[in-house]
Amino acid sequence: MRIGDVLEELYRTVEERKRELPEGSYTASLFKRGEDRILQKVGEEAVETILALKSGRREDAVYEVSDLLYHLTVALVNSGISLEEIAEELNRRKK
Ligand SMILES: N=c1c2ncn([C@@H]3O[C@H](COP(=O)(O)OP(=O)(O)OP(=O)(O)O)[C@@H](O)[C@H]3O)c2ncn1[C@@H]1O[C@H](COP(=O)(O)O)[C@@H](O)[C@H]1O
Repeated sequence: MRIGDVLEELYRTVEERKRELPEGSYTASLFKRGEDRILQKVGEEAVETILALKSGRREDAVYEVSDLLYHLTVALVNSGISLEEIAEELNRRKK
């Protein structure tokens, strides 16, 4: 499974949750709480990722990086920034 495909599917699911705000959806609950909460979660997950990477525990690091990528995806959808824009910026930096 390619990471690009996984992130694209996740992005689409998050967009759908934002549109439909279904009951029982964690993603919908983040959109209901608003931008400050979403960005707070990105910060918390970034710190947890750093600690997990420093711990040397590979499984913990993979878990926390996944949490961070998920919350970053929610933040991108919230700001209306597409994955294509990120891909273009990264491509521009190629040397
Ligand atoms: N990838 C994820 C994902 N990663 C992490 N999380 C949630 O992120 C939360 C982070 O948890 P924390 O440990 O920080 O603490 P918490 O107390 O549970 O959460 P907070 O109250 O602090 O916000 C957990 O509830 C996880 O379930 C995710 N929730 C959803 N997804 C994806 O989003 C899709 C839609 O999910 P729902 O919105 O729940 O339908 C799912 O199919 C998944 O693909």
